[in-house]
Amino acid sequence: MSDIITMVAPVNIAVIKYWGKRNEELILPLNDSVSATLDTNVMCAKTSVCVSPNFLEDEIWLNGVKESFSNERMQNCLREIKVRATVEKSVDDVFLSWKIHVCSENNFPTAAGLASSAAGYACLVSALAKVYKIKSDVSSIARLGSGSACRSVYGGFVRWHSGVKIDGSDSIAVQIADKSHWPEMHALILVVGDTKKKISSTKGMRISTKTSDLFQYRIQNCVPKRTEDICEAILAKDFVKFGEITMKDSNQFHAICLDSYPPITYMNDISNKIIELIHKYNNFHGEIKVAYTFDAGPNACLYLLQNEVPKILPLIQHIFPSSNPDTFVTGLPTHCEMINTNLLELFAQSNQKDLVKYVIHTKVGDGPAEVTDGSHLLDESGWPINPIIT
Ligand SMILES: Nc1ncnc2c1ncn2[C@@H]1O[C@H](COP(=O)(O)OP(=O)(O)OP(=O)(O)O)[C@@H](O)[C@H]1O
Ligand SMILES: C[C@@](O)(CCOP(=O)(O)OP(=O)(O)O)CC(=O)O
Repeated sequence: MSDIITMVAPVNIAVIKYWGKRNEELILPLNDSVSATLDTNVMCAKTSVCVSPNFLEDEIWLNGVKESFSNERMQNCLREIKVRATVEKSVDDVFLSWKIHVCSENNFPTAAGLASSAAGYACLVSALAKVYKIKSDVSSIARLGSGSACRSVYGGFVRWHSGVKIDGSDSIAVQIADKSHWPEMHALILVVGDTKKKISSTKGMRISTKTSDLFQYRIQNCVPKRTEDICEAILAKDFVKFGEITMKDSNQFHAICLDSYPPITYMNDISNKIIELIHKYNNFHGEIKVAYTFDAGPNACLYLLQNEVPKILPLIQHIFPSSNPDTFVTGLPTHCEMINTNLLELFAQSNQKDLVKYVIHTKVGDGPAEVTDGSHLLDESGWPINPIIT
């Protein structure tokens, strides 16, 4: 049996959204996208992998429950890892013929618009790469699991180049800057709903690509310049420019969802209230202090600099009161400052509690890393330590 390899991998939240594919099977996007990778100490997927001549079939347990390995995307990742191992001659043929056991857990809700697929596939592929001793870039293999997963293979700020080649070999993620470049960049994830979304990203982007007139306009006229501009803003640590592009791109992505036929709505009334809050907050300060972005769900990701966190958090808590104020904010430690009374006057408190269920406070972090404290999810024989029998 091989050694058990355990890795953790981060989620990433895009500031230039990936939406639309030029090739569905290879998961090749129609536009470049840009994201920040978030700290694995707060949110992560953790995956243990091992291979053994004793295993009868490839098996995977996700959050304790046995899932099918016949899932096409999982199969594609494993196949490409083995192709790469063959090309790199990193392991011998006998090793390649052994079956694999994978056990993975997310420490946050799965399939709820919190980028679990990105962290999950980045983790799976990074762990497989370690087991099969692959040295080259594996972002293009993570991409085969879920497009956005290729960006979670790197830490800091990452650009996924759509590429132009038919075989997708140039559709890879590249780091723009590592986490130490802009350590003040924090994120607050406002969890509005943590149940499974009605229309998956895969399906949603298929509908938009086919039916939205705005979609082509976005790809041709907006994304190329925005991508260059936001990369410059990141390198120059220009938060105002970063924030403006982030918010405009999120708004355009959701406009395209609405322009799709039938229309797709991922955001809800609470999401719109959050947008209103951020614009009022920024107007009050006379410049962009906080930027929102929404993926394929109602949850907001707010990007902001660290010193802004204690200022905006009490306002969020005031507008969206919680029935569990002590556990409302999770993740990185934080404190709250007094809210400026002139600012407070601009906002009405919601009379319904728990519209925002909880907030995850996190920051930009590193890419996947090996877990070396022995806390594997598979036992010495390669079976899950805590399986859930259904
Ligand atoms: N830790 C993991 N290991 C392997 N696969 C995972 C893992 N976590 C999630 N996945 C896969 O990703 C799927 C969820 O992807 P989905 O796109 O529906 O949700 P999401 O990633 O949370 O949302 P979004 O992509 O909109 O942010 C799961 O059903 C599973 O197949
Ligand atoms: C809105 C998004 O989060 C869409 C993510 O789409 P996925 O990567 O989940 O889609 P597939 O490639 O079909 O698996 C924007 C983004 O992360 O860039």
